[in-house]
Amino acid sequence: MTESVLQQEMTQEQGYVTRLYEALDRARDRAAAELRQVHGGPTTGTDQAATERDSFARTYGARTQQLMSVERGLAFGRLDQVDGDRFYVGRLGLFDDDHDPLLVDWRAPVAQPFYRATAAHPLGLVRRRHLRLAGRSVVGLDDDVLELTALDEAERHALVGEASLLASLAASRTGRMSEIVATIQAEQDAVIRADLPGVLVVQGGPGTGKTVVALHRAAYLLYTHREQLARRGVLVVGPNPTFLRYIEQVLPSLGETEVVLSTVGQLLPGVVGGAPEPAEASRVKGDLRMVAVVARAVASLPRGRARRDLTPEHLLTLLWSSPERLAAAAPELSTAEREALRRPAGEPWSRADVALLDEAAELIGETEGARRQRRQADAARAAAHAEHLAYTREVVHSQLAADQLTIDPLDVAPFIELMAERTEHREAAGTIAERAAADRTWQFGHVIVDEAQELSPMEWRMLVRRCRRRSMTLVGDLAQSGTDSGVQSWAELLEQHAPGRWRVAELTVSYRTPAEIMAVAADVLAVVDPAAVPPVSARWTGSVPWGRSVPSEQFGAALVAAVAEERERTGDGRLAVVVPRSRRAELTALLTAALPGAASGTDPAQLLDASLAVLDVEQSKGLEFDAVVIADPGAILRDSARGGSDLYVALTRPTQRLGVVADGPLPEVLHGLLPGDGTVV
Ligand SMILES: Nc1ncnc2c1ncn2[C@@H]1O[C@H](COP(=O)(O)OP(=O)(O)OP(=O)(O)O)[C@@H](O)[C@H]1O
Repeated sequence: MTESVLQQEMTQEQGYVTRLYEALDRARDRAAAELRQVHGGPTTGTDQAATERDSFARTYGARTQQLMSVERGLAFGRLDQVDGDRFYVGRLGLFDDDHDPLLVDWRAPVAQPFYRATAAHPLGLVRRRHLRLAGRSVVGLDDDVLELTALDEAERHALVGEASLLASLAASRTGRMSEIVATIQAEQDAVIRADLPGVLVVQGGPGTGKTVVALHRAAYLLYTHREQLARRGVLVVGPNPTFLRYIEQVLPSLGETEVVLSTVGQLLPGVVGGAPEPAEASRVKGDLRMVAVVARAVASLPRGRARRDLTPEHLLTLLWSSPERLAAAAPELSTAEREALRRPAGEPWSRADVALLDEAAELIGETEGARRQRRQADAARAAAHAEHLAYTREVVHSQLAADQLTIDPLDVAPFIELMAERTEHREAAGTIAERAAADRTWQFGHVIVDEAQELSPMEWRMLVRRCRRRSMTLVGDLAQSGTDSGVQSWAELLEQHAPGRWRVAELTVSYRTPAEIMAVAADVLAVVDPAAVPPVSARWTGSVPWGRSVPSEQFGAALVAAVAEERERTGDGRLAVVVPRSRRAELTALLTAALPGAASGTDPAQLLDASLAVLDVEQSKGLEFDAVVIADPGAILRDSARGGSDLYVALTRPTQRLGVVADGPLPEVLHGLLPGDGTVV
């Protein structure tokens, strides 16, 4: 395109985009007026009227929230079809006053060619245009002309929308995941729009977009199968609370609120399972042999009323604190395994306990936590009812005194009861997400599991109980598994839980990890799993990953100096220091004392918002940073039987720069690192 043609096109697109924002403003005004009308409506009336009012208020409230969240980058594409029709694609659908479409929602079938069309398969398009907006102004255009036959084989398979994609990949990280609706790639689009029924496994290396694709799939499914899913909700399970915080804003910005985000440790209402415990204890608790152990422990409970008063928590406390009971219930475990489970009564629950509590709850009924929650809800309801009854009594008596009402004195009490019942404002049922999160037996319409390779066999039992239809999307990477009790093979897992009803899709391009860093990570992957193929990086940065070997006595000082240097280079970006679990306390104390403003600990917001964060590998799962320094890789390798996988995870967190400071010689597997400081060569 010549300069003047480009200018002309930009002016024309600006005219259209201005119309779109005007339509958006009108839609916002309408939704706000409707919400005001609902809130300003009558506050008394029948039960049904009150319930209807609540549900309208929720609907208009959600609509207003959705309309507010699409301000940035409202439209990002234009499709010119062979038949002459033209559509604009954006974050939501908009119509003009004659109900003709002005903007097509990215999830609508007609928008699909925006993500899938290639020169080899133009899907009815002559041209795909990418629009770049800053605020409400058009600042750039990229055209893919799809009718050209002159492209060679390699070009035909090139990434779509490359210019927009690369611009978004090079951007500095904010500490929160962002949506990718404008730059979804063809292999990702196939996953996002895959059919609803059955189990879809999405296997892909680090940075291939598994998480972001899974979240877009949730939004797509709720849009496409709204009837079916809005009533039951979608459950998204992530590896840890920091991760949930990292992704939580993606869904509201996609306009979806019927989604429950949870870690595995939070899946059982009323129980918080997050206390640390030795890896061996988690391994044994996650083993399928525990099904029989829990069943035996339940069978040994006394019959009758006493049995009903024992809760799953009580059962597990007894098992862990009494070697005799455990020996009787778990003859299949070795003495050493039983020893690993021993724990004094009253300790907080670990993540692995939660699946066992759920197993027990399945056999003997709800947990103490759930009972407590129900008792509190019952008490609150009873108090509200008593207050309402007293108020009704006052109203009826004052009307009787003023002769506004005539009733036989014997009928007054029943009349008050009746009036109270009729006028009581029924507690709004709560959103689907709130109701689902509070109910152990809730059946979700669809379940999405991120880092799915980390779940133990007992945890899979707990999860599939929440989705008997087996409509699930599991995203994961077996090579990143940090535990031996996780998934060893997707086929083995799914033949057990969804025989004949599962399929695998692969993501092959890494959008996070630059090629220079992926080359180093690939050496580690070759040791972890010689058969695995590393993902292909979407870009180079020109920055070389560096490694320093430091004698033990100078390690602390050298680490602090290296992190301080990297902090300088990272500027306004975000830097993480990944430390071995076994040295977490020591190195965190060292770094936070030497480097003011360094965040550490378990508070997700603090870790994500800081420009410098110190975390262990487990905490860094699923996250990404502009730059990463890995401290003592040798200890990461030695810390667990899956040390190689842990190192692979740590190496693939940065989007720009990587440095490694070894305590002693650099591990052999990191021979691809260069000395120096990563300056562009
Ligand atoms: N099509 C895309 N357009 C723009 N950015 C993308 C695209 N796909 C992925 N990304 C970005 O790449 C990064 C990695 O994505 P994501 O975290 O989903 O990968 P992952 O496969 O879950 O990685 P890991 O296995 O390491 O957790 C994110 O910043 C994401 O926004």
